[in-house]
Amino acid sequence: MSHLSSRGLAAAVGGHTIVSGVDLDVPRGSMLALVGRNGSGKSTLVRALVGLRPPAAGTVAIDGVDLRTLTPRQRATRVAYVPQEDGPPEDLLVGEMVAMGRIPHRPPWAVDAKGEAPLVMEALELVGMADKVDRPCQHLSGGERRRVLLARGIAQGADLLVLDEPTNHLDVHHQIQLLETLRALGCTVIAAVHDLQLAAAHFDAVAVLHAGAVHAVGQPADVLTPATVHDVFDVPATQLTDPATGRVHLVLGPGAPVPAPRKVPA
Ligand SMILES: Nc1ncnc2c1ncn2[C@@H]1O[C@H](COP(=O)(O)OP(=O)(O)OP(=O)(O)O)[C@@H](O)[C@H]1O
Repeated sequence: MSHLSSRGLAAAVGGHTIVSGVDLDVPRGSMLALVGRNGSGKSTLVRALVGLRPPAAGTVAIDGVDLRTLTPRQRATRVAYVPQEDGPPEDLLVGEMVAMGRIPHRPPWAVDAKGEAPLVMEALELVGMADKVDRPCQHLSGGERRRVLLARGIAQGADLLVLDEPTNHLDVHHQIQLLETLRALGCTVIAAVHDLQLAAAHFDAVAVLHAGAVHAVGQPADVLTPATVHDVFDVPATQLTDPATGRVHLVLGPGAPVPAPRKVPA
């Protein structure tokens, strides 16, 4: 059975259907990238997949259980959603922000619970932010804030993480480190990403959103073909496979040969 599956899922905003007919099967422990052009509906779909937006049609199930049958607290122990941005209360410290991930596990009305501190520190260590546990969130850079949001998602303890553009604002070192951390966690991961090269090299499967539907879904090598990249993104692409790792790499852009330097007349 898939960890997360959707059937005929449609998500609408303000009465407008943004994506429809979405059938996904995400195996436990695998990583799925959602890619597509700006406005293709990645964030809208992500919110529908975690139950923040009721489906306009169709269903989403986690371990075969329809999301609509779960209470918000039950949902939050099964799936952690990491948004693109989250305006935290101005005076929240990093550690307090991450501890918010533990709210679904606290007794009702509890402000905090015993035993949370080690989990918070563990999550911060995983994203390389443990040394900033006592820093106010408003003093963080954009990339540091992203990593703290991820730590909050990890601290939530769900084995399904759904992330909206987790690599935004991160330098290349932290982009790769974050994706390797997600892989090492062993969780099921669904992430909206813009970077096709990261999607190709680090994910088990890719779903391409285009024109209000899933245009293609499957293994990166089968989906991120030059034809699909051209049709959807209007960009030339070449697909290469690293013989050592088997990972797919994309070379994007015209790939025109570098012109020879002009000879300057003497
Ligand atoms: N609250 C809203 N009211 C009306 N339209 C909305 C609303 N939120 C999103 N949309 C529209 O829905 C479409 C999909 O937006 P969404 O944010 O899901 O796309 P996306 O693929 O995540 O985009 P991006 O890559 O730019 O982040 C866009 O055309 C957007 O303008």
